Amino acid sequence: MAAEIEGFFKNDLRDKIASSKLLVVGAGGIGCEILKNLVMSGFKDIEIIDLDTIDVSNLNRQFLFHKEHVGKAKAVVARETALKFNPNVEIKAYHDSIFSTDYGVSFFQRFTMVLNALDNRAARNHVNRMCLNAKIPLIESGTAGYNGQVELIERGVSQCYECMPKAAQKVFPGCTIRNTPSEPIHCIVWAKHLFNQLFGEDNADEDVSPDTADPEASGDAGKEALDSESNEKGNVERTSTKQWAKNCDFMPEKLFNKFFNDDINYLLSMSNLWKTRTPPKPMKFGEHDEIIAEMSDVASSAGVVRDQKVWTIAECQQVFAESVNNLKEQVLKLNEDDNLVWDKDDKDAMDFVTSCANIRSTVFAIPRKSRFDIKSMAGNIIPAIASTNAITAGFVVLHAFKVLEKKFDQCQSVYVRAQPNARNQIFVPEKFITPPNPNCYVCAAKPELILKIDTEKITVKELRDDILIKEMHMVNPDVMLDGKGIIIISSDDDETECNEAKLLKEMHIVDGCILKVDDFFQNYELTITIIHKTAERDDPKFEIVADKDVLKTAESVEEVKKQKKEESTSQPQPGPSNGASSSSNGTKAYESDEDDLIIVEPQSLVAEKRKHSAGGEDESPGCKRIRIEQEPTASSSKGSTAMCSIDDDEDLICIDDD
Ligand SMILES: Nc1ncnc2c1ncn2[C@@H]1O[C@H](COP(=O)(O)OP(=O)(O)OP(=O)(O)O)[C@@H](O)[C@H]1O
Ligand SMILES: [Zn+2]
Repeated sequence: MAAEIEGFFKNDLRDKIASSKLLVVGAGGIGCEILKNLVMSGFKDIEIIDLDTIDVSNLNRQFLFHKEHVGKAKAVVARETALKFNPNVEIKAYHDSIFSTDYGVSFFQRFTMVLNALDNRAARNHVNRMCLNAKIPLIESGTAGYNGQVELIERGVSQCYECMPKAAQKVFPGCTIRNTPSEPIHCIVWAKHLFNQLFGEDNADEDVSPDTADPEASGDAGKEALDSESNEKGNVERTSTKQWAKNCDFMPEKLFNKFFNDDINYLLSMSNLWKTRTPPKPMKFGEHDEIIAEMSDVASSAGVVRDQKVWTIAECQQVFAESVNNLKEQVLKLNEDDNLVWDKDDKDAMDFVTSCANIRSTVFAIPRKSRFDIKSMAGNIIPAIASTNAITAGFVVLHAFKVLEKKFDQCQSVYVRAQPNARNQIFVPEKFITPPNPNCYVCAAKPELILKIDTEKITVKELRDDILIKEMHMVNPDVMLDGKGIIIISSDDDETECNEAKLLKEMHIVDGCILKVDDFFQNYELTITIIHKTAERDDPKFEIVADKDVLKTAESVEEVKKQKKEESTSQPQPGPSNGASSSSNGTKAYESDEDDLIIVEPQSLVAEKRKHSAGGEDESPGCKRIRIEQEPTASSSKGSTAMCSIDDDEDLICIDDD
């Protein structure tokens, strides 16, 4: 072991390594490499946690796992294999989620430091908050293809994981997905939702049927179509798609005709929608001009050609029928209450989504895509590269040494790049540690933010589930209306269950109100000022503004725009400025909890670039995004490259981790 080689480490560091206690969160691509590095460096007391089991697709890069380990707990196997490198280490493995209430602040306080090797924003936010509370250093890391990043998070010394708003994940309004798709991704999201409606867990937010509440269709929704014969067959039981499908024994033809003919006819009857759009063309099962015989191999064969060619409509129909039959078989094997879980690596699930997305695309005159492209868009995929993980894990452990020596000034973030930069660097360090953002709604002394929200449309349940939990990554929040002492949401479910269905307005949460939010588990208190804003169709129903100054800027910009509009009435009003905020109003294109580490370019380089760019845009400190491809391929960046809003600021890069 390195620590045992005389002179390898200074004695002081060697002792600190031997006496420290580390927690590694995540035993995937980076986590396995970190664990191996730690045991080889001389660390003696390590705990590792991972909620997952080993999948065959992990084996090409997670070298602590072998074929015989498939199906076993990652943390447990990682421990066993790491002990073979160095048996003189205490390693404790937990096969569990870090969100479990077993791992509260006192659990974290037992460690000298925590090393994150996660793959999703929710868990990263959570560990960030726990380490801030426990007052222990956290080393955060992530990779995306050839890019990687390592940063230190130390209360009062550096930015925390939430100091800078992450690029908003691209959100698609429910109306677009259900009524008026215009891009392949809209149809892919719809097809994933359809999978869940038919075979997975029922989720009211993922309804695939025409949205009659669409304000743009106002009033004319489908009366005519509802009366028609086809709708009597197709559109009944709109709320229980799964039951309806079970009743017709998942017959592919019936399912097909409901979703691609009857529902489309229903949509056509919402005539307001088609005044400025190309109306969709309903399609019935078996209706196509193509010769089935020529493509029989597509349904049955596997391999590159099948994945990379764009299937004809006849092929899509054939694959649809086959995948429905196979998924039905899978569902029938489950207990009554169990469901299938959509998985990009499940052949039938992926075939189903590819065929459905392409059929819907054709109905709406949108170009079809290959299975390969759809998989990368639906599965949010970027190839994970073993060497990037290894290099990044190496930097994590080098940072850990510096933290042990309390050399925080040497713990600048490090970026692993795909290409050498202008200074011929592949590993690019920041010049300085970026200090905490005094307005951060997590690590500031008194965290607060502004929530612009449609108080007449959002319910208390949506406030809790979609905003506080999903968007702001709390675990079990209590909410009180300040000044009035009214408890709106209690973490003790029963107490406030009766409030859940009420609109915020009905609970007296209106413009100017202040909410006191407290997440006991995360030991996190937040003050939220409510600003009411009426959300029109496709508008976000809420917007989180973490920095009041940004809000002021955004509002003054809008004010100026408004005045300009009044001055010249011919100009259409642009949408609201996004500023340092994130927003959501419906269906996320990609799973919100996955793959969204933002990797920023070193500030120094950005400053340099800005100097060189003639007449640059307004400067906003912190997070920078690059212009990104709208539809990532597997070889470009993972999903959230497509999630990032695309703007003209060339200094911004935003990529995911693996
Ligand atoms: N809440 C959590 N608690 C504990 N471990 C988590 C949590 N969320 C994610 N993880 C783990 O973090 C690890 C991240 O590793 P990695 O990015 O290599 O993902 P993977 O699932 O192994 O690979 P891929 O996503 O590329 O198939 C995973 O093993 C995952 O199970
Ligand atoms: Zn912060």
